[in-house]
Amino acid sequence: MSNLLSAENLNGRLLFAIPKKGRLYEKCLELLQGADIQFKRQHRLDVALVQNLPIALVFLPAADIPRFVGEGNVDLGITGQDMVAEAGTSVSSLISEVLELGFGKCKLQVQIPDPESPAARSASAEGSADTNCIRNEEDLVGRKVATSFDFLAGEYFKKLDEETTKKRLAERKMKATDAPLRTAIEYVGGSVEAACALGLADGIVDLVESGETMRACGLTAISTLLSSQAVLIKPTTPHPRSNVALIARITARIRGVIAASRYVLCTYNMQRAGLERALKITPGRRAATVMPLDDGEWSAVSSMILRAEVATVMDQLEEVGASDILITSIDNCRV
Ligand SMILES: Nc1ncnc2c1ncn2[C@@H]1O[C@H](COP(=O)(O)OP(=O)(O)OP(=O)(O)O)[C@@H](O)[C@H]1O
Ligand SMILES: O=P(O)(O)OC[C@H]1O[C@H](OP(=O)(O)OP(=O)(O)O)[C@H](O)[C@@H]1O
Repeated sequence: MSNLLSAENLNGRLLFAIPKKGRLYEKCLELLQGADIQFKRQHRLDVALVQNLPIALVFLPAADIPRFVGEGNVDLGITGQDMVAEAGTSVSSLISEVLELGFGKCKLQVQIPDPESPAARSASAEGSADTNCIRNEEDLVGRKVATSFDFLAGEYFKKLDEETTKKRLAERKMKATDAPLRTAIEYVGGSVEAACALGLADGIVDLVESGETMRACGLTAISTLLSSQAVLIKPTTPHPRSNVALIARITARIRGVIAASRYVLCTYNMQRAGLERALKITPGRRAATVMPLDDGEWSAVSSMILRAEVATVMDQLEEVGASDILITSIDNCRV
């Protein structure tokens, strides 16, 4: 069977859009593996036929996935919530968010040259730069902002421009005859963080996760437009071609993989007298499993707990007298 993108090959297959590169790509591959979606991606081909399910994976730029899903060209997709928002309401209103995936977490933030950075301080001491004039968002109004998120940044600064114009009119810092303030949004396709240093813009709107890129470029964040993570999305109205049962099956598998990565299994022994207190610490997702031990005095408890809370939960269990506390990773689950 040829793996080429042809209607014949795709016929009857659920089309699932995956980011073709970038920050989300590796995590998506792990997710597909965990959900036992088996495929081989051929060199330079952006479509891969799944070997064990009637699915075709379509590798697309993360930014294009909302439109493909919203317009029903594909049945499911993974992208960032930021990309869905950036696609605008005409697209996002056609999309249902099925599941937050817990990776690709970042914030879209307004950033300016850090007035406290050594470079800015020495420049301002020499009186050679005006970066020290920008300390908050209002200072950016009427200036240039570079971003790859020109829709979201445009909306954000449009509102800020209007508010600032009104404020300055009220404070008589502007005359009624003056043109309303307008911040110029400059679209750049990548390396946005270099824009200020290159003199292209006075501030930027870009994604921040650890903040390393921002700090390395002498920038600081002054406000947040949105918080984002990767999401599984589908068209709000399924395409007539869509295999709704398969969409539900894939969703359940992915939900299981995500839950397995977020939770671990905590087991311990507890004397009956202290059981109530221990179960308050590990209530489980629905309820903990409690099994009496042969000695009539102790019970064995097992319960799913959040991986991020393991240390705290173990401390608390020890404090109430639990013993033999074991933490076991979960490979996969259905919850
Ligand atoms: N630093 C980050 N940490 C976590 N998630 C991020 C980060 N940067 C981006 N993302 C998420 O990944 C998505 C894709 O971003 P990425 O920068 O990888 O895009 P790309 O344009 O497809 O790839 P590239 O930058 O390689 O061209 C973003 O929309 C966002 O949801
Ligand atoms: O806060 P941090 O952890 O440093 O992450 C932020 C960086 O990550 C993203 O870019 P990416 O590295 O994906 O590449 P890009 O600049 O080519 O988009 C984003 O555009 C920032 O540059």
